[in-house]
Amino acid sequence: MRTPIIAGNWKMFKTIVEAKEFAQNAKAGNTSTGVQKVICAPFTALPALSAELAGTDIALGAQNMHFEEQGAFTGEISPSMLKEIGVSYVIIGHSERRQYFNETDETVNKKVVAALKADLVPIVCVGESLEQREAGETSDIVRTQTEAAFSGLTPAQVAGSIIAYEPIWAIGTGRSSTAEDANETIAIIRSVIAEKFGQETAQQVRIQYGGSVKPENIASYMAQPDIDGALVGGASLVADSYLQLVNGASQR
Ligand SMILES: O=C(CO)COP(=O)(O)O
Repeated sequence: MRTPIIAGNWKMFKTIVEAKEFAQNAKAGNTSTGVQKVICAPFTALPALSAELAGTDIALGAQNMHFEEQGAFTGEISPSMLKEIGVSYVIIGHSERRQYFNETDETVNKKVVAALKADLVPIVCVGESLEQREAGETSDIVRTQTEAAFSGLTPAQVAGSIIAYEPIWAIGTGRSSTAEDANETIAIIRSVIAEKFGQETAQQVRIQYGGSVKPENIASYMAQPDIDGALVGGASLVADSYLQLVNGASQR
């Protein structure tokens, strides 16, 4: 049985003061068990969150990193720099990075390799645009992105990774995918993993849905057989809302 995972992606929200306030509220209300909890915060808030959340079961994630260990890469952060401040997960290939920051399937693959090497769990994002969906290209797009992201990895490395299926048209729009449609595409992603890395790996790897997930709709996603959790933007910014999402996932 795959443990559900609810990851918050704060994007470019929250100062250190705001992050600390979230952590204090989250600690006070955090009672659910059986769900992996992750908050992916801006780099600047990570050390303070690491201190606030020490000793809790809420883990920390970053939203990006460079694939090199060090070097002349102005403005970048390396995997070991994240490890040093208590980060254990890293989002890789979010559609906003693919769209605005030139992230490609090739750099995604390099980053996944580097994350695993540094003992960080990659949360690899895949998903189609509205145009691609309407052209009937969804399964081709997620297949290409999934194959590229995990190219050259071992089945064990893939099994230990997380995939987030985030249809771009559902991100921040309030227009969520139906649970059935999300499950269908996630099942396709799982079948791509099975083809490339074997059935056992495909049954182990956790695949989240992301895109306008809210406390009101989390249960419908979690009721689907192939959906193992959610990567949540807006609804993860308030501690109470994040904890409601976790509660929704724990009732699976
Ligand atoms: O991009 C997302 C998470 O990575 C989804 O964002 P929203 O939950 O705000 O739609």
